[in-house]
Amino acid sequence: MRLNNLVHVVGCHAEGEVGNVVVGGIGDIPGQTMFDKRNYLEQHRDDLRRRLLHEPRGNVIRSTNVILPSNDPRAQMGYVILESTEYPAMSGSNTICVATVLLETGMIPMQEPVTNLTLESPAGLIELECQCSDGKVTSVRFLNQPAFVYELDAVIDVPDLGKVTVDVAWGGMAYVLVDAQSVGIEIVPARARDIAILGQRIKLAAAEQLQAVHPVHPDFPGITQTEFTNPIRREGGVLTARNAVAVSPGRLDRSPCGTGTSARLAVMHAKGEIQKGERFVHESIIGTKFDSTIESLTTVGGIAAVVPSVAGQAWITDISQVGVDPTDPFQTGYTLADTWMQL
Ligand SMILES: O=C(O)[C@H]1NCC[C@@H]1O
Repeated sequence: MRLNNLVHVVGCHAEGEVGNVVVGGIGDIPGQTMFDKRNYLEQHRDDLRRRLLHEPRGNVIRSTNVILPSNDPRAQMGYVILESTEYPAMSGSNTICVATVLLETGMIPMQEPVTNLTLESPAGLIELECQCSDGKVTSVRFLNQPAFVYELDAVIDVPDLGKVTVDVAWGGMAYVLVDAQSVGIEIVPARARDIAILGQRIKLAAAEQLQAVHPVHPDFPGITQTEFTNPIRREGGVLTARNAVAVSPGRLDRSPCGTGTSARLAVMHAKGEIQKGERFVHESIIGTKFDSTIESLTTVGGIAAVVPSVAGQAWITDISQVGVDPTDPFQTGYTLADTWMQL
């Protein structure tokens, strides 16, 4: 056996969404902040992302996080998020996986019943409250960077669909939010493929027709996610709703989506549908849940924003070492349009 570029990976999922965690084998990545390191990986080491996420070592239904030491004395650790087609500034399900792996593998000591962490994501510092019992992390609540609205009730033209009314919001990634019923979508597992395809089409139209430039970090990516929303209902008095997020290049988030939940909280607050401190339970297409709230109100570059917290649970699935045989023709993998959608 000959394996180069060996990295050590802890497999993990948060509420069904795979967010593997690279815990060793990378060495240092240049950059002062995690956003600098993200940029370095994107510009100079994208081979790593492709090797881990593309076939035959990966697949489209996963993200991978690289754990790196942070230069910020307030953070115990940092991480860069690698997704199928991008390096997002932030990700909820991935953050929950990272915290769970750091604590359950002992990279950071676990304190029961609660371990408080500060991690540096590419979007900035993220504070986390992890409930822990018998060596297991039973819940991770993260305080996201502020979420805010770019557009409310904007109308876009989607080829072969016509005019669609959408909202656009930032929750750590930029979202176009669409009422699922308004485009004939029922958020049920049997429709997952249709939802993913329509999600891609709406996302491409929105990214072309609407501006979504972060007011403080114009280098953060623009619209890359479509969130289909179901109406908000009250369950046991708690605001609750189902959603489905189409992640690029065109597949559904299995979790309720942490950045999508944050974006939705910003939209709900702007529309007067939720107040600061109220709970909001967000459900995924497979029925898993994130518990969220608006912790405080703020502004980002002069725009009204909410500071969301989102909680969920992750489970480790496997531990592996991934490398590449020097004679392997697929050193950095490949993609095929049967699962890696190309519209
Ligand atoms: O929870 C989230 O924010 C995400 N899940 C996969 C895609 C998004 O990054």
